[in-house]
Amino acid sequence: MEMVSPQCPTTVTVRRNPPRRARPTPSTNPPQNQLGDSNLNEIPSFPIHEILSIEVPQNPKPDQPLSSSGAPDTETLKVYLRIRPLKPQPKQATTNCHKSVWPKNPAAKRTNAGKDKKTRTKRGEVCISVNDSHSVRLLPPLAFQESKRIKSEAFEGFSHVFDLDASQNNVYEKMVKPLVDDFLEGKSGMLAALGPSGSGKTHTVFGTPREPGMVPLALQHIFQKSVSNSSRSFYMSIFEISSERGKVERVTDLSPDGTDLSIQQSTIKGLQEIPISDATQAESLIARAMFKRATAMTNTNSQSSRSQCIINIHSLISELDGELEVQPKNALLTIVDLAGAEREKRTGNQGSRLLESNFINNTSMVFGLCLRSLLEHQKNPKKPLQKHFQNSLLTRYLRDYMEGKRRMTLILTVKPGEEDYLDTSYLLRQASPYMNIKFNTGEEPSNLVRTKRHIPTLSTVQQPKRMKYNNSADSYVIEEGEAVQYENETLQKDAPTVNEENPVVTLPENLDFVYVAKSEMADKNRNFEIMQNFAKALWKVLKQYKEKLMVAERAIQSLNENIKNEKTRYLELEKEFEDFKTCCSSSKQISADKTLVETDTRTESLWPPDSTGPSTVNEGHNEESKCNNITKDCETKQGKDAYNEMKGNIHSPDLKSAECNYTLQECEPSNMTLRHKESKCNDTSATRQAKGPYSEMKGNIHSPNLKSAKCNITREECESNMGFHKDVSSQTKTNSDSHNLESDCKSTPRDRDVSSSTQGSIKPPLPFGTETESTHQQDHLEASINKGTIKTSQKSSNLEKPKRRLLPAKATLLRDITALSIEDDEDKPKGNRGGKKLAIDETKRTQGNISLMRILEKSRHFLRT
Ligand SMILES: Nc1ncnc2c1ncn2[C@@H]1O[C@H](COP(=O)(O)OP(=O)(O)OP(=O)(O)O)[C@@H](O)[C@H]1O
Repeated sequence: MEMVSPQCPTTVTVRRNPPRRARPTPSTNPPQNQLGDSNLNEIPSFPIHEILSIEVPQNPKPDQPLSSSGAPDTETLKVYLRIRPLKPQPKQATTNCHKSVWPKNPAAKRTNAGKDKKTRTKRGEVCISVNDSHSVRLLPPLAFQESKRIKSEAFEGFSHVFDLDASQNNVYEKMVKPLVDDFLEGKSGMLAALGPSGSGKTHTVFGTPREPGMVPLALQHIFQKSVSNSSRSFYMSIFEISSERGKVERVTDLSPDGTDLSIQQSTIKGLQEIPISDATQAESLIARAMFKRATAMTNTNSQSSRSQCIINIHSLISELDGELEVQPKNALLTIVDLAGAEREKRTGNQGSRLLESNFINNTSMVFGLCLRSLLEHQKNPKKPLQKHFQNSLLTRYLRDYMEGKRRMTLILTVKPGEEDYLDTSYLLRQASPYMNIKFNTGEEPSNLVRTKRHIPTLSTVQQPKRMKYNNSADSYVIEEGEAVQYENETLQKDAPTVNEENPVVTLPENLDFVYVAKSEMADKNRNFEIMQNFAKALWKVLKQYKEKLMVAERAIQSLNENIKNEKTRYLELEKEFEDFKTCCSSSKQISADKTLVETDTRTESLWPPDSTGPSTVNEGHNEESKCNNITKDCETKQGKDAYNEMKGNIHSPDLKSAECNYTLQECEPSNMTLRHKESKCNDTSATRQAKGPYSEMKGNIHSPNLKSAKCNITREECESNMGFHKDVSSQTKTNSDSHNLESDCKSTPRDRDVSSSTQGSIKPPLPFGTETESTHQQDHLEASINKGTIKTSQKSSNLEKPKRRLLPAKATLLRDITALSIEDDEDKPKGNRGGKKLAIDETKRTQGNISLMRILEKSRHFLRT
């Protein structure tokens, strides 16, 4: 009977079944504890990006030196500033180029200059002042300040600022000496003098016999330090680049036997390198060269240079020690005296001088453009390095310097006069940013400086091809017989030739093949490094894969072992279950046989008409308690439902456990009694006690991890309880009295519940004591009313069926009766006058209940009498 709940006025929809989520399939998500190693992570994908992200040094150009660490050494360009001393302005410009502008007495000149400086400074006629050794301030003339609103500017960051009073030696010590020292150590460098015409470039570079310039001082320094070094030899070459009528550039060798030269790419053909053995010889050569150099008198300089003059001092190792040891490096020191930029207004040049002036200005501009482009390229590599060097012979020759591949030093010379403000300002604004240019200072390029190696040539048979890698970027050596031979041949071929009769060294005309060999080698080295990095990364990945594979194999092994164990357990459980099933079915068979023999028709009539199924089973001694229990249940609708459900379970064909459950249910009451008697169970609730073993067994049957021992115990318990049940039944039959059991029930409420349950199950001794049936029933009812066991019996019947069911009216009535104490009720004074508060249940009594209880009480007295 189902109870229809009244419809709620406001409909509330409750979703009972939440949306299900798909479970991960076992194959893709194995349990972690099953794995031997929990560190098994997902195997990463092939790290191709990691491999590709390995930085491989760019293919170095053959002439791009690298440091020992593999990265190119860089150094910022050093820019020095020298302020020429003031001198009295010439009264008038002269075209006499032979007129000496030098004062006869230099001391007097300096004195005059100092006086002049002071006086002109007072008058504000100087355009530059020295702030400190690294910065200057440019002071515009008053006319400029007023008309053009030009303010003073500060220029700083110079390597050193040489004041008006700085001597040649001071300049040399601070500026050139470091260069020369590096040169002697094998580092090449260049010093270039820039400045407007008449600012003292030539004076600084060459000087005078009394005030030797940087070149003579450098030569003196070189030979002072190189006397003991017999293996080193020095060569000097000097040439100029001028213009022929302002149109065609011309290269002239300024050596004594020098002629016109031609230039291809960056190489000058036919340039003589004169071996120099001492400073005097070198100075003599320079003097002769200066005599040949084109000069002219202009308004700004009586001996104005009309060409770009280049001096090369070449250091070569003349003797080889013969082994693999690399000899002290050759070096090249280049000093350039540029022709000063001229402004037409000031020089007043005309005709051929004007053409020369254009050429000079153009060369100066290209030189400046090259350096500016290099600076911008270094600041922003996206900006291409413009090939301005192609626009003049000078910059073509100095291409390596213009592209930042070699070290360079600049000396800016300026004039401090007020009238020189524009020239000075232009030069400082143009050239001061050059100090941010960076140059490589590593190994020298191979076109000018060659490192000779004496490596014995081996045939390819003796020396198979192999590559040897060392850490230093420069030490990639292709140990290949042919290659080494080629390199030796190349170096020998490339070596400068010295004619014994005429000690003039002629440089090889074309060094391109050296570039080619170096380029190929660099390509091979880069490829080798790429492959090496790739192999390293690949090896690392394979290693990781191997480790993970081993972990996975271990996990698979452990899983296989677990599967084996589970299979064994399953087989054992199945076997035990079969035994158990056989045992139960045999006991049923015995009971059924007994039932057939001892069937009593009168007993059958006691059963409700619809409970024909289990009636045959209930006849047996072993089934008495169950049958009685079912009989009890059948008296109520609830009991009928439980019985039907049990019946359904018994006849369920697909569940093996159903039979076992049924058997367990059969065993349950006796089992409970046994436990009660042995006082083994500690549960506070009889329901729990009665339900526990059943649920445990039921769960164990369905669990794959069921322990056979438990099942055995349960079976033994069942069997023993069946025996005990027989005893109890017989005891009940003989005594036909439930007081023994009631006494058991008195021990604890829990026990009372259990015993009442048992009592209910023992009630069916009716078939064995039919003559006292009504008496037994009445006594039992009486006992139940007195002890309140009817309620507990009801509970006990509910224990077997935990579902909530609607209790019949009779059961409700009995419960109410049980809850009441009739005797107390009668003894109790009516009302609340006795000062004793009524129980809550008492207040709920209805008049009908009270009447009914009184009737029942009367009937009880009647029965007793
Ligand atoms: N520091 C100095 N001390 C004394 N005299 C100097 C100094 N600098 C330059 N002079 C003198 O100034 C004059 C011009 O010098 P110099 O010829 O060296 O200029 P320049 O820059 O080479 O000119 P140009 O570019 O036209 O050749 C020379 O007579 C030189 O003696």
